[in-house]
Amino acid sequence: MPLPTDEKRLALAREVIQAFDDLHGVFPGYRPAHAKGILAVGSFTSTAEAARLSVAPHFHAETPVFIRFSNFAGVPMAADNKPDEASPRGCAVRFQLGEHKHTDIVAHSTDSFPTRTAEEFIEFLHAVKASGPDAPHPTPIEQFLQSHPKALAFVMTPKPIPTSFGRESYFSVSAYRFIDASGAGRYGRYRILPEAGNEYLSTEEAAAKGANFLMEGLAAQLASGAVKMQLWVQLAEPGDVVDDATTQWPVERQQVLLGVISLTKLVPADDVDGRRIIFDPIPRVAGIEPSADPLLEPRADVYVMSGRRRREQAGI
Ligand code: HEM
Repeated sequence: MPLPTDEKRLALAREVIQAFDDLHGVFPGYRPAHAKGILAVGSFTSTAEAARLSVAPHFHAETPVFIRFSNFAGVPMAADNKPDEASPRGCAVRFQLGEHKHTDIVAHSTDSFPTRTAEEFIEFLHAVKASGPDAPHPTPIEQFLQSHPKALAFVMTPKPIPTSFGRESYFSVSAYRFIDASGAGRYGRYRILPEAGNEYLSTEEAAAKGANFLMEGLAAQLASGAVKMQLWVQLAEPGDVVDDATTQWPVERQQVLLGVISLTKLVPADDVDGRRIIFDPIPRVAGIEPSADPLLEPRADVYVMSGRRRREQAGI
């Protein structure tokens, strides 16, 4: 994916990366967000319902996948059991459609986002940065949350630490339009759910864990068998807002199982492939289109710009 040439888009992407750099510090060769992660490989087997929903190639044939699970912070040593560094956890999936041909899903473990746009997200990051322990009340983040109820709801949503990356649920948050063989489209949001079910730790149990327990746990689980994640889509009804990651749809909306991701092994733990890979929140595949959600284009730009910087810094 090339970088855009539009100067405004480039400037926005630079501003986002700068805001993360200011918040977490710069760790050359690592992501400015979701810096600590673990990459695994496996395969995706789709259902008949997926094939009916979209002509996308991975909904019609078994497809190799990469998954990168990550902690939220742009800190490579972020502790897996420390909520402000670890949550929300990331889950980025690459469906390998052929040589140099792929489509991705980038999801995280909270079914919402604090802001509707990237510009507003930058304001959010600046407010967090300016609200250190010595900041007088109301701190900039307290003020931001007071005037942005959706951001407040996101911050207040419980984000318990799971017993394993494979016992957590992940959400694409943004919607996509799935195109079937007749050319008809239907909006939906991905959910990646653990086949073994969700399982979370109490605050005390999480505090007693080691700083790498999620990363080490996945390695141990894969050594003794596959870890399975189900890929679902929650489908919108006419009238549902499809371009706003801060607005959820009613819980009773139909959910369709698209298939099962079966993870079989870790990519060697030297982390080079995990750091090299650049995920794309825009599908760029026949049969799945991005919605008009204003987060999608800036995120795609940011991930490419940041990914190139990371590769250059690390010489990978
Ligand atoms: C304006 C909104 C957002 C901004 C500015 C943003 C920013 C970033 C940045 C700078 C990175 C590091 C990129 C890299 O170097 O690879 C990143 C990674 C990531 N983001 Fe976002 N993000 C946004 C929204 C979201 C949303 C809505 C989700 C989930 C639904 C999400 C999930 C992730 C994940 C999982 C990664 C790690 C991907 C990987 O493993 O390579 N982000 N984000």
